[in-house]
Amino acid sequence: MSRDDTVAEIREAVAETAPTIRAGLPGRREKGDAENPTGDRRLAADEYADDLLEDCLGGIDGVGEYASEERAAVVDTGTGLSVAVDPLDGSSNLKPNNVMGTIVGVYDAPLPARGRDLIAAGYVLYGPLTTMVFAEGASATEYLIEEGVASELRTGVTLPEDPTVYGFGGRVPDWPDDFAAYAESVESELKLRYGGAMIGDINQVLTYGGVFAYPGLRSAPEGKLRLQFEANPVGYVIRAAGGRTSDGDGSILDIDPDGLHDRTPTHLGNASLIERLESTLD
Ligand SMILES: O=P(O)(O)OC[C@H]1O[C@](O)(COP(=O)(O)O)[C@@H](O)[C@@H]1O
Ligand SMILES: [Mg+2]
Ligand SMILES: [Mg+2]
Repeated sequence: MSRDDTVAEIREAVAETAPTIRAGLPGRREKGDAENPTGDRRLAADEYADDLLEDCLGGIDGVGEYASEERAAVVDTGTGLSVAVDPLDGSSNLKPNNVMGTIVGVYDAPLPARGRDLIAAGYVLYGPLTTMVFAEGASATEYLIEEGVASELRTGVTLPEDPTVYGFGGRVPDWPDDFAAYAESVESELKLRYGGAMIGDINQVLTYGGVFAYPGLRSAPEGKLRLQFEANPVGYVIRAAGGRTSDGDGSILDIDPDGLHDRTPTHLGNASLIERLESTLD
């Protein structure tokens, strides 16, 4: 099977699985005792979505590796592309019934890999509607998912030129002074939209233009978000939509990973706002 055919199968499989993930959420809203590899207490829903995605993505012929935020090691699934997944992004939003997502990165390299090795990436947003944004190369498309079938809503998705929203994670007293100074400059121009699920927040940035960040913190210099499963794939989508990514110094997509569950300071959005971030940070 060609690489493009495998990517198309992955995209279709993610769309097909999304309603099953969504339908399985009631009754799986409580935290269990087990922790995932980065120390978050896992919900039954995290495990449920991970198992479903391992079955459907790992089962595709051209997929050779499956990895997820929820499991310590890479699963060998044959020969071919590597798929890295955040099965449920923002799962702490399940209890208060707020938006969540599923993130998928398709790397043409063994995991852990650089963002530059991604050949496709996308996410599902479980909002009032179930939508998916999927990027391949330099082009991003938004789909509506109904009954497991994706229909195109918008092709050539690009960040609006005149940005209006921002959302920054972490407690304000835990922000380093240079990031706090950046936040102050952004706050005076843009409206705050922060919902506690990266995918919900990033989809607002993609729709209205702006900047999303989970910065390095005083207490956690690498921040919270995971490079393989969150920052790289979502950064790839933002890049395809004409935006930029930064870990504070340079593009997130250029980071050489040390481990599968590495974290990175994450800043994503309109190029002008990311350029300003890099010139404000020490
Ligand atoms: O609760 P906080 O500190 O605002 O963190 C929110 C961030 O954590 C995350 O929920 C982490 O995702 P998971 O639910 O996959 O662990 C991001 O989606 C979001 O940006
Ligand atoms: Mg997440
Ligand atoms: Mg998750």
